Amino acid sequence: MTDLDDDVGPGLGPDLGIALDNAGREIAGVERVVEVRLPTTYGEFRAVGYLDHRGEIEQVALVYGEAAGELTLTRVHSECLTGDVFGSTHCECGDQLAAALRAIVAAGRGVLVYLQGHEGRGIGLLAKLRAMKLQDDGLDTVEANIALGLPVDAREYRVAAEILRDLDVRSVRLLSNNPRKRAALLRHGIAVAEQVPLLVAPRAENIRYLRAKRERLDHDLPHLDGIHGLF
Ligand SMILES: Nc1nc2c(ncn2[C@@H]2O[C@H](COP(=O)(O)OP(=O)(O)OP(=O)(O)O)[C@@H](O)[C@H]2O)c(=O)[nH]1
Repeated sequence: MTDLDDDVGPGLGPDLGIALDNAGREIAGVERVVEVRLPTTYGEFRAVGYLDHRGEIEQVALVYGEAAGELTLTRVHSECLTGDVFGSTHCECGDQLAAALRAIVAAGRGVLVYLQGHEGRGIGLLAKLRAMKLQDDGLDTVEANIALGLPVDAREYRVAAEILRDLDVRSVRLLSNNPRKRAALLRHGIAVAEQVPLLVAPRAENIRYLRAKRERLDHDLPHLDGIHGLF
């Protein structure tokens, strides 16, 4: 991985913070609030709901089979309303969410942590929509955030690490193409035994976006090789 901070501007990898109260004590992390059976079209998961006391944000993890233990197949998925819910093909988020849930069910055990607050790589929904508009005008996904005066990637992964620890996940096989996600989880004390590619078929509408992620953000997307002529 190259250091892209100079390349893409400030805000990449802000994932260093430990929240302290006024007395300088570390603020307590996540609290497990509820667990419920969650039948889905992929299989039957357990939804485990958390309250993140630092941000007062509600979070949820989907658990399939036994999460606790070593080498748990794990997806840490950033919220994407347009891709995950509306099925937008601007990005590949929706396809990756489905592929991750299928992979976890096929493996017989695993966890998907769905991170709210990560919308638009952490810049929020409306800013992401503005960034998408700039991409329609020709900027790439990195240039668009910068043009808006926003960080290229404002996500942090502390809460994901705390949820995985609460579930007694001791090491993960991480479903991701993003080397920074792996590094961030390692920084937060999660043993990433393996990074498992989560490659989904590119679409005409997201091939530019995927190329920008590979070229500007170092995502490991080898399946884009050799498809230049197709779109
Ligand atoms: N700022 C911005 N965010 C986007 C855009 N398209 C999708 N996103 C957001 O990008 C986030 C997903 O990040 P990605 O960089 O696609 O993938 P990743 O999670 O880092 O890496 P993987 O683990 O390989 O999926 C989600 O929060 C989406 O809402 C866009 O055009 N601009």
